[in-house]
Amino acid sequence: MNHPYPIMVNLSARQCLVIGGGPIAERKAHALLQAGAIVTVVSPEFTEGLAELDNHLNVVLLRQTFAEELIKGEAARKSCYTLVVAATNDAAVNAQIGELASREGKLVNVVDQPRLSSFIVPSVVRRGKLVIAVSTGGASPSAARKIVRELDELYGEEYETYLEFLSDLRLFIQSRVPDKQARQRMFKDMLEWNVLDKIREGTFASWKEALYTALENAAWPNGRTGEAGIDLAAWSAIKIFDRE
Ligand SMILES: C[C@@]1(CC(=O)O)c2cc3[nH]c(cc4nc(cc5[nH]c(cc(n2)[C@H]1CCC(=O)O)[C@@](C)(CC(=O)O)[C@@H]5CCC(=O)O)C(CC(=O)O)=C4CCC(=O)O)c(CCC(=O)O)c3CC(=O)O
Ligand SMILES: NC(=O)C1=CN([C@@H]2O[C@H](COP(=O)(O)OP(=O)(O)OC[C@H]3O[C@@H](n4cnc5c(N)ncnc54)[C@H](O)[C@@H]3O)[C@@H](O)[C@H]2O)C=CC1
Repeated sequence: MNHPYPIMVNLSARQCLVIGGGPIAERKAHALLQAGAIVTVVSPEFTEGLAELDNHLNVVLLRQTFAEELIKGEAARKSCYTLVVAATNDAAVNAQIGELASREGKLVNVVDQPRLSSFIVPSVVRRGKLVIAVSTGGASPSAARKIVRELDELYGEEYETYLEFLSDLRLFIQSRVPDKQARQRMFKDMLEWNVLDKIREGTFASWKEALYTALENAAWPNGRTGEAGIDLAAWSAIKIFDRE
């Protein structure tokens, strides 16, 4: 993989197949479940953690060794796996799964042979909507994890609230400001406000309330309050309000 293409995939209610029942399969299965996927795990034996998932609504455990029919043929077409993870400790079986899944047009992760994978899994820090993913392209997964630990220190819990704030205000502006250029200037301006310190200091809630009151009462392009939109002059006044 010379130049991997990073994407965020929506796996909600998607069928995914994990082959193998060891700690690595367990880690991959858990991550897929957290993403909302429906996960089938195939292995003659399972870790305790995987066995505990037997009653999970979105998990199917198949106690068997890998068989081609899981990916290829009529039965496989019905189960329709979006994504396959080859996580057995048998390199030949993992390679076979990698090749077969690729041929069938599935996205496949082969945990012991990155070159046979169509995707690899990065190390991740999450803060609500903020996802920071680090990959070394398989060069050193531990290095990816170390960098993520550093980012974990740098981007604290306050980023969750901060991103929610930015998202809500962006939607508010999108609904009130018809002019695209004006909107984009506002989105850039928002990033200059020192909101993170307000969250850390505990003054965010009252500041946000005052900000929205100012926005609701802002002067409107046609002189009315209401649906018509905020103009840039009104917005500038609100920016001054932020500096006070
Ligand atoms: C290519 C890739 C394929 C993939 O799995 O997608 C892959 C492959 C391999 N990993 C190996 C070893 C280890 N992997 C980890 C940990 C993680 N590995 C993950 C991803 C990836 N691992 C993909 C590339 C990611 C990238 O670099 O961009 C993470 C990020 C995500 C996850 O797995 O969910 C997760 C951190 C989760 C977290 O943040 O906590 C640790 C540390 C630990 O477990 O504590 C070790 C032992 C130390 C070491 O070797 O560094 C081996 C050698 C096996 C051997 O030689 O025995 C191979 C095979 C090979 O290299 O050929
Ligand atoms: N990508 C990653 O992050 C990492 C990958 N690895 C690699 O991952 C592989 C798996 O690691 P672990 O889970 O620790 O191994 P493990 O040895 O604990 O478990 C292997 C599992 O695969 C199952 N299995 C074996 N043959 C099978 C078959 N034909 N069909 C279905 N299931 C089968 C076994 O029953 C067992 O449950 C290792 O080979 C290792 O090289 C190891 C560390 C990290």
